[in-house]
Formats: sequence, C-alpha cells, structure tokens
Amino acid sequence: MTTIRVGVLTVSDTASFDPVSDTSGPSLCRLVEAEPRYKVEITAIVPDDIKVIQKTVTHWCDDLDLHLVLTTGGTGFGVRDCTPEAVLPLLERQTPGISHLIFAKSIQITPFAALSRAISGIRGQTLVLTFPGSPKAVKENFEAVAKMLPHAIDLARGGTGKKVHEKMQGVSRRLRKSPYPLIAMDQALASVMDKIAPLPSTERPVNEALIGSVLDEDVVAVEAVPGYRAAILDGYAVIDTDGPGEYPVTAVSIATASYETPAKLLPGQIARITTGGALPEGATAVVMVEDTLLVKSSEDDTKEEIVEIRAKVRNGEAVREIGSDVKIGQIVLKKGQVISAVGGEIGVLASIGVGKVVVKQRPVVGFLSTGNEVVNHDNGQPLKMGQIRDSNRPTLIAATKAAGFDYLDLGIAPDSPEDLEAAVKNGLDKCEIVVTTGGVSMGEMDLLKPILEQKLGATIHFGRIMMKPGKPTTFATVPHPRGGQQPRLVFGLPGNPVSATVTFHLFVLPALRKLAGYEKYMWPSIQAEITHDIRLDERPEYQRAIVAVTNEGKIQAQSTDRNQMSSRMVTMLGANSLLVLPGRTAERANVASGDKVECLLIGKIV
Ligand SMILES: Nc1nc2c(c(=O)[nH]1)N[C@H]1C(S)=C(S)[C@@H](COP(=O)(O)OP(=O)(O)OC[C@H]3O[C@@H](n4cnc5c(N)ncnc54)[C@H](O)[C@@H]3O)O[C@H]1N2
Ligand code: MOO
Ligand SMILES: [Mg+2]
Repeated sequence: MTTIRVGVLTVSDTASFDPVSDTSGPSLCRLVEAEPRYKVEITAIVPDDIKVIQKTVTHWCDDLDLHLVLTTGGTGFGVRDCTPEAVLPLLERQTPGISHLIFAKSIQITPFAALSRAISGIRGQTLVLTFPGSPKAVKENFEAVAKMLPHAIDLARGGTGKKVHEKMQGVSRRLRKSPYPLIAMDQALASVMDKIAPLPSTERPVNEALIGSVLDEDVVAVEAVPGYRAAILDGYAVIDTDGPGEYPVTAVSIATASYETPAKLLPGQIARITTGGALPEGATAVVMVEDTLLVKSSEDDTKEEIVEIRAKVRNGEAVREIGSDVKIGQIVLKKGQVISAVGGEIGVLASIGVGKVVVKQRPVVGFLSTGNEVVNHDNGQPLKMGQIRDSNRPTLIAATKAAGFDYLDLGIAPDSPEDLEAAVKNGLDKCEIVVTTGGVSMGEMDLLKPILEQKLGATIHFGRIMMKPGKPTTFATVPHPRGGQQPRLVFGLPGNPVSATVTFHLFVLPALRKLAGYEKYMWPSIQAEITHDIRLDERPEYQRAIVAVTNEGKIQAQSTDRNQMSSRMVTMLGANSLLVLPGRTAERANVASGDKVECLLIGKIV
C-alpha cells in the first residue's frame, strides 16, 4: 500500500504569533498518523491571510505533490476567516460530496456545524480539505472521511491507483497524460539521496577484495615501521663522530631475519651492511659503498678487513629509525577512508600487519532488462522482425563492475505482469538496489510503475524528470523483504540504451556509493571549454562528451556526436563526461564554441 503523504496547515493569526497556542494542528497530526497508511510530511502555521494561505497550499500541491492537504482554521464567520476564499480559487475541481458528508456527520453532533463554511476539492493530484479550527471539530471532520480518503486519493491521482492498473487490461483505457509530475533533476537527485543511509559494517580480511570499501573504524598501528633500525643504503654502518679514515670491518649485517642484534660496534670499527639490514648497536650512520675504498682483504680474498671511509656523515644519516615511517599507536587510516585500487591503503594496512578491518557492507545491485522484443545480445541467432539485442544489461553490469560494486544478473523479463512482478520480486529479495530498464513510459506495455505500486507495495517517489535523456526515469522504495532494515531501492530506467546508461551514471552509481558509505558520492565536475556550438534542448540535457587536456594545458570538451538521440549508443563511444546543459530559454538558445560548460567526469581523462 502506498503511504499517503499529508500536509497539515494551521490557519490562525493567534497561532502564527504564538505557535504553542496551536492545539488543532497537532491534534490533526495525531489523528492522521494514528492511521498506519498516513504520514504527515509537512506542517505549517500561517495567519488568516489569503495570499500566504494560497502560497503554502500551492507549494504543497504543485511542488511537493502531497496526496492530501488538510487545513484547520479560518472556515467560520469571523471577519478574518478567509480559508475557503483562499483555497477555492486554487481548486481545479470541487468535491462537494466530501464537504456534504462532513457536514452531515457534524450537524448530527452539534447544530453549530452550520457555521462552518468548509470546502474541499482537487488541485493537480492533491486532495485539499479545509477543517474548522478546533480540536473537537477536526476530530469529528477527519473521522467522518478517514475511511474513504485513501480511495478518493487513489482516484484523484488517476494513474497511480487502480486506474493505472487498468492499463494492464486494455489499450483503450490507457491514460493519455502521465500522472507523474515532471520534476527537476535536482529535486529527483535529492529525493533519491534522502532515502539512503549507508549500510551496516562488517569485518573483512585485508586483500584485493577490499578495493572500493569504506573503512568504518580508525586503524591504529600496533606495529612500528620499521620495527628495527635499518640501513637505507648498501655500504658501512659507522659511528659518525669517527669521521673519514681507515677502519677494520668487524661485522656484517645483511637484510635477513634474525632474532639477534648484530654485534655492538665500538669506536674505530665499522660493519658492512646492505639496504634494509639491521644496524649494529652503537652505529649512528651509514656510508654508501660508493664513498669507500677497500684497503685490505683477507688472504683468501673472501673478507674485507680494512676499508677507507671517504665521506663525512651526520648522525642518523641513511638510517631508518624504529617507527620513523609509522609509529605504534599512530592512526594510519581514518574512518571513512575509501580503500582505493591505487594500492596505498592496502599497502599501508599490510605493512603494519593488520589482517582484518571493519568496513561498510557493500550493496548488491541487480539488473533486469524488460521487453518482449529484447533478446540476449550473444544468443547467436539472427534477429527476427521487431527484436532488439539487449545492450543495457551488459553495459550496466560492466560499469558496475568497473566501479567496484557487486551485481546480480536478473536476466530479461517479458512484458507480462506476472513475469515482471516475479522478476522484480526476485531482485528485491537479493539486492539492495534493483535496476530495471524499459517499460516506464506511456506505452500499453509499460507495466513497471503499476506493478511496483499495485503488486509490490512500492512508493513511487518520482516517475518523470525534466531531463534529456531519461525523462521517464522512475524511482521507488519497497519495504525490506525481511523487515527491520532500510527499504530496497528500485530504479526504473528508460529502455533506450543511452537513457539507461546516462541515468545509471547520474542516479544509480551515486546511490551505490552512498549505500557503501562514501562521503563523496556524487560525480566530480569541472568546467571545460566547448569546442563547438550546441543548440540547447527544451529539457536540461546531459550530452555525452570527451574531455581532454590540450598540449597547452587547456581543458576542452567535445560532444561525441552531433546527433545525441537516446537510442544511439554510438554517442557513448569514448565518452568520459556528461555535459550539463541548461534547458533552452527565450534568453538563451545556444551554447557557443569557446563557452565554459560544466562537465561531470564519469570516466578517465586520457
Ligand atoms: N507518448 C510518449 N511516449 C514516449 C515518451 C513520452 O513522454 N510520451 N517518452 C519517450 C522517452 S523520452 C523514452 S526515454 C522512452 C522510454 O521508454 P520505456 O522506458 O518505456 O522503454 P521501452 O518502451 O521498453 O523501450 C524504449 C526503447 O528502448 C529499447 N530497449 C528496451 N530495452 C532495451 C535493452 N535492454 N537493450 C536495448 N534496447 C532496449 C526498446 O526496444 C525501445 O526501442 O519512451 C519514449 N516514449
Ligand atoms: O528522455 Mo528519453 O530518455 O529522451 O529518450
Ligand atoms: Mg515504452
């Protein structure tokens, strides 16, 4: 069942000065939230002022697209009472039946109900009811309609309730207008990210499987690096105050494991040593072999006996003291650090002998292609009329793997409600995110949205975005199949291959990163100089482009192809960025060659 998102607006001059005096607003909220299907998403208190009331109600209906707006106060005969006058012009359709029902119930309780001028109606897809301003009246009024409100809202929203479901039963009854408001990209992104919290943590061994994980603890060194005083050069361990001169070689220290410290060096003695060898006690520096001369070797020529030190060295020169790289107790890696594929983090962890670390769990994303016409790309069969090879799954799986996330291949679901429901359900059982491609626009075979809502108990947060490509991109949450954890996420991406790929990069990868605990989960963006003119589209557009650095060090961007149609996967060829182009306006219809354009860096600059 979809959650009914409610706004509760208190209209009262007194309460707007002194919010604590508002009793009917809070009691209305309690009544609403006592019903499990309802959620009060926003409340406000405004004075008895037509303009202010109108501004709030319009915003809640048009921008927030709430299912239900309830106002309390300002419906009586008082000189300042103006709620009906404020709300009436906003309504596209009145709902006198609801108003009469409330009146009929209230008048049975008190004849004073006759003094309420309350009205109700629909604006866009939002049902608006005005209640009087007392907790008692609010209770009576709400209870009068509580049972039938979900059905009324369902009908008011046309496509999102049973009516959309009817789409499955016949083309003649299909909707001719999308019931989903076209929302701005910023709003869509914020809506997705708001719903995501990083997953819980887990302990994992330190190896290459950690790449891409986010540390969920500070790592403190329990070993020093180096653990012994080590030579940095091949040469001779010396006592620096001895200075240049001829010295007997009294010991040899080759880098090797030994529990014994080499014999102590006394003044006037030197020891042969290799890089990484342990310094004898008493030694204070190392002189490189290039700065020495052999004076005398043993008779059988196997041992150096006397060597001339020809360079003056300082105390500590060419010596790595214990803990000079990493000290015991030092925090070497901080919570939130991403284990990179470059190697630094794994290298440091290995160098201090850390065998396991606590990291955030990583999400699994499942990919389901949909459509009767879609066949496996590698089925080896010639295509029949109307068939198309599935390029979406291989593309998105490859991009997921390269980004270091785990995935599940959920195959291809045909356009049948039962198959689609079963395939999405299977994905929801196993994956934190289910990504489908296809079936989200206006065709009679576009079944995903009604199935999500009607069969899978999903809440669809948006179903259309003012963007190109990707207009019908859909995002929904579904309660976790085993409860107690954050909801599963469903991205219904458009079927067109470029639309699917671009929206995957813009929404799904950032969502995966946020789930995995990345603090920076959005794409980095840079400004680049565009090398050609671009005619702006009416929708804000994400053109595929190649960003490159010229020999002079200038950052330039070039669209991969002039024809950026959503079906043309060739426009993804070589793309390492998405140009962020604003929608066309009367003032600005073009971007000119040489202009600076924002580029999201989704790939490497080569
Ligand atoms: N009346 C309207 N029609 C359309 C609208 C609209 O606003 N009103 N929006 C258009 C836009 S924009 C897009 S994008 C597409 C999105 O369509 P769907 O998400 O419903 O996807 P399908 O109809 O299933 O397929 C669209 C297209 O993509 C091909 N496809 C599907 N899956 C794959 C795959 N896995 N690999 C390769 N190609 C695939 C499919 O054969 C279609 O050609 O809707 C417009 N229509
Ligand atoms: O928005 Mo659609 O993704 O243009 O092709
Ligand atoms: Mg379609």
